[in-house]
Amino acid sequence: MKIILLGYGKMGQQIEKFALKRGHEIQLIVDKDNRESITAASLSGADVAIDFSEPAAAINNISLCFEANLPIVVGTTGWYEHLEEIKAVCLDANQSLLYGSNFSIGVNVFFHVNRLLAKAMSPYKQYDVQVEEIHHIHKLDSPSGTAITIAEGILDGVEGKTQWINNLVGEDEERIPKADELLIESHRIEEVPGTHTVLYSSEVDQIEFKHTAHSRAGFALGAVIAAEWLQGRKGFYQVTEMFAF
Ligand SMILES: NC(=O)C1=CN([C@@H]2O[C@H](COP(=O)(O)OP(=O)(O)OC[C@H]3O[C@@H](n4cnc5c(N)ncnc54)[C@H](OP(=O)(O)O)[C@@H]3O)[C@@H](O)[C@H]2O)C=CC1
Ligand SMILES: O=C(O)C1=N[C@H](C(=O)O)C[C@H](O)C1
Repeated sequence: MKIILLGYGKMGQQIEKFALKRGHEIQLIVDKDNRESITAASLSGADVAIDFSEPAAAINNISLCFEANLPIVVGTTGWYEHLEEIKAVCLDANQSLLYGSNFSIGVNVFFHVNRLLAKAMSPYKQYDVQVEEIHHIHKLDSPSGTAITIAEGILDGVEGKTQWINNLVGEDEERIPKADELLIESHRIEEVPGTHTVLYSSEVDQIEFKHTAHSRAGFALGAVIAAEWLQGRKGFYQVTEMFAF
């Protein structure tokens, strides 16, 4: 594949490595400094764009790819309030987009088991449930996209929880969740690549379900595999659709 890399930070650089290892070619690298280099001519002949940029940049990058009829994989998080709008444009214009809050295999298995666990725990009202996420101090969005996906799985499975709220520890004034609210506690610590924990706590015990990323390699490889998977497909996809659970 000929790949357009949108964003060349921590993730973009890792994706380039895995893409080259898997025999692909990088046609163009776009960063904040050369945003204007995305033109019909520079995108022409490419097979796919992979966006790991910034929440504020992702929407415009997606629109530019749609205009160029270029399939796009979006790993950037923090733009999901525009999801339905983008989905409608994608489907109306017969374009191809795959997005995911987390491309690692381990986290996608975690998403699946999280949904099963939520259903299993739902009848046991003596347990309260909470999500914790820890990321590096450079992260722009909170809670993490992964924590939102986990929270959505819990809200679908645990009767009585209707919405999530976030506390960014050390920055937000601490909010005490109401009975129907699911608390996501976000921590920003040093260079942590990404740790997510679901806790079910009762007076007598606690269940902890945890995923720890040791590096960004799993996310980056997953993004390249997602770009391969999107070839020849039209429509609006989530990364979870790549997995046969
Ligand atoms: N889905 C997943 O599996 C994962 C998702 N992510 C998400 O990916 C995103 C990027 O993460 P990360 O690489 O760590 O962040 P970085 O800050 O390291 O990199 C972001 C890059 O995007 C560049 N950029 C900013 N604006 C634009 C633009 N308009 N067009 C193109 N590039 C632009 C920045 O340029 P400059 O340096 O000049 O500011 C920077 O190089 C985040 O939203 C993060 O949450 C991260 C890991 C895994
Ligand atoms: O910004 C990051 O670093 C990460 N972002 C994604 C998220 O918001 O969930 C995925 C991963 O946890 C790393």
